[in-house]
Amino acid sequence: MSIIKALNLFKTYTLQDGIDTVLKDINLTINEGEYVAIIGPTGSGKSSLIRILSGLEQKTSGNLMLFEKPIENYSTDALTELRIADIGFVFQSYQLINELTVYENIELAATLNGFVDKDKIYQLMSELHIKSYASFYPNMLSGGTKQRVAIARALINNPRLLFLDEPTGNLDDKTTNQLLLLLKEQNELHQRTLIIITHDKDVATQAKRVIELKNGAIIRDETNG
Ligand SMILES: Nc1ncnc2c1ncn2[C@@H]1O[C@H](COP(=O)(O)OP(=O)(O)OP(=O)(O)O)[C@@H](O)[C@H]1O
Repeated sequence: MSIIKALNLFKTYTLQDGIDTVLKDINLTINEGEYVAIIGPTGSGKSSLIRILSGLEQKTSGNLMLFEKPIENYSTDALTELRIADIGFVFQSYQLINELTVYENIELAATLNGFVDKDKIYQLMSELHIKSYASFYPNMLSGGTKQRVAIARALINNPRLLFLDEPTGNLDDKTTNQLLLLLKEQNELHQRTLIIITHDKDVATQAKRVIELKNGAIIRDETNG
């Protein structure tokens, strides 16, 4: 099944001094179970691409299918529901709620999906080795632990697709490697589709496919091997 299919996708911004084309003629299919790294220099359009592919932002032109349905066929509510139930997001800056404990941060994401399965939260915390931090607040945790909490939060609704924007940007090598192992497991054991933006060569090497952007265009799309 194709999770994402983009055909001749463009994104432009109208600025005071003209038009800025940030994505140019993007053609791309990502199938269920793929592990894709998106690389490219600063400003090449990586974040814009995942914002559009996840329906957070609108394309300017071209075709986009999300879970085999044209993006135009989703109402705003349906897109929000899709993002809660089927798409997870992880960011470099973790974006945890500091006033909530580790458990509560994950619970909140489950609540958005309509129900809280306490056992599942504990099982996920255990899988991600953060169970002992359940009652800790984010500011008591190391960067690597915070990122594992952010991943647990992104996974609690069992999304088929996980977007990660520079998830290892603030982590040291050892913690990065632990996180890579965890992502590999998510991809291989759970067949979860991963799309990860990264500047880190080791992270890109682990992905099974690498898409390189330059000035808003795909200049490379290769299977690692
Ligand atoms: N809301 C916006 N309005 C105008 N221009 C924007 C907007 N968002 C992004 N851009 C422009 O789009 C281009 C691509 O930005 P984007 O953040 O997608 O790049 P990136 O590859 O993710 O960069 P980085 O690695 O630094 O995060 C940049 O030139 C940026 O200035």
